[in-house]
Amino acid sequence: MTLRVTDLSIARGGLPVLEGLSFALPPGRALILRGPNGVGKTTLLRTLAGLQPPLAGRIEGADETIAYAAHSDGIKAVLSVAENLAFWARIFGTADIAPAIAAFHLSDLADRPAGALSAGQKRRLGLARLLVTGRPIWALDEPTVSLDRAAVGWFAEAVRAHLGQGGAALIATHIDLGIEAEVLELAPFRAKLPQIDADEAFL
Ligand SMILES: Nc1ncnc2c1ncn2[C@@H]1O[C@H](COP(=O)(O)OP(=O)(O)OP(=O)(O)O)[C@@H](O)[C@H]1O
Repeated sequence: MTLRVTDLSIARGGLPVLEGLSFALPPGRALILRGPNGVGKTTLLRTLAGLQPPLAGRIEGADETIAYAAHSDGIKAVLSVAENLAFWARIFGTADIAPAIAAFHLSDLADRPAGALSAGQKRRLGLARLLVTGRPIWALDEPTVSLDRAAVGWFAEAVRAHLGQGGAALIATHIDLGIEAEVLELAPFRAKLPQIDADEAFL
């Protein structure tokens, strides 16, 4: 299913952030979100993931299709790596956690409590979670933060495999992942702040 966004306007903290944004993300494709700090990449991903409503516009193809990986990975600290993945597999109704463990080289860490992982290891677990969701559209916010070079490669490989199986990915990142993808520059869609009349400003 194609994710289709039409004339979308979104806000954060009560202030408009982006407006007039339209794009389509068909199966098998990746879209890289670019733009300066604060432009609204996270806000857009949160909106598509259903965590906040848009101000205006239409989002189609996002109902129960999106797996969102944010800065905080929602990892349960007292559960082991394998137990975390099994937990999410149950939530999403999928069965096999082995491909997720293999893709992010987590087998040596499988029995370790997630709370005792390093930042990069936690991030690998958070990304492995994507595989057990079984959801077709991955919405990823700075997915490579804390990853070493090898892990960035494993991540890029997992995205390529996902696209090859008809999945899609929307990725906010400042680095070049070496994935064939279109780039959506968000700066031109920055919301214009309401103009204050010069006379009013001094009243
Ligand atoms: N929790 C919050 N409450 C209020 N405003 C926020 C909050 N988080 C972000 N903002 C504001 O919303 C706007 C968009 O932020 P957002 O996090 O979406 O940007 P971003 O493009 O993801 O930035 P970055 O590249 O730094 O991650 C910014 O002006 C930011 O200051």
